[in-house]
Amino acid sequence: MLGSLQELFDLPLETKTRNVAKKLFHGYAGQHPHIPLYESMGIDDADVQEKVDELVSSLWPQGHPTFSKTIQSYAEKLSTLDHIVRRMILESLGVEKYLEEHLNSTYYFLRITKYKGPQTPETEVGLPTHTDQNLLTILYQNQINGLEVLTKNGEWISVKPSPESFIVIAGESLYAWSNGRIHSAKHRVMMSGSETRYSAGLFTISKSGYIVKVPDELVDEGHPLLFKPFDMAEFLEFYSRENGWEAESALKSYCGI
Ligand SMILES: O=C(O)CCC(=O)C(=O)O
Ligand SMILES: [Fe+2]
Repeated sequence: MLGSLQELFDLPLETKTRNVAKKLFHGYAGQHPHIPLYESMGIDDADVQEKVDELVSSLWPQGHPTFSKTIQSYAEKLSTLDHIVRRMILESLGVEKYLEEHLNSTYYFLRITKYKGPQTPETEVGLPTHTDQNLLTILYQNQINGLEVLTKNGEWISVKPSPESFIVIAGESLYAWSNGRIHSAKHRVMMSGSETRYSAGLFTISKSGYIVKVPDELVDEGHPLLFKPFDMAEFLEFYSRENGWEAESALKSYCGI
């Protein structure tokens, strides 16, 4: 997987920019003056072979079956992990009766990112502070660290994962669905030195048309309803259109009570 990521970013810029997507932030992103170290590519439905093949044939017109298969099987394997994590979350909240609906209402978006080293001993921003807007994100990376997560106590901690581990981050939509019980942590990427960091994030997103609604069991006197039901696809459009990353909570502005 890590070899495939490097191979993808080693393509010429004009080839990579063929990765255009209908949704903002889902295609090629890079060469941005504010985040010069950052470059990313995205694949919607990365666990579906035909969807991956479609993108791959636009990048390599002669095809690249090993690359295609690596990406698809990575996403498919991690979707199993996503299911396990969501089962654990729903069971811990006592709402496992919603598990099937939860699992069946989502799709997977894979974003792969390359961060150049700034070539300086001081750290520089690779990706600015943000929360993820979707339900759940599972991250994997090469041996170069850089991810930092803000704890509830306001302390930034550096994440140093082993090659065998994955990082699971809850998004704002899961915070909303759990009526505030699952914290959506702020995070960022800080880079130093000269080595290149590669990461792959599998984003679990609700399908367009599906209405995300807090289970009745999670609303009571001690936990008043925080968000109105919402369509995540429409919210994500709002987030892109209204520069949602500048708001303290775009989801609150969109459908907070
Ligand atoms: O590269 C990473 O480790 C984090 C990426 C990330 O936070 C994102 O794409 O939302
Ligand atoms: Fe993120």
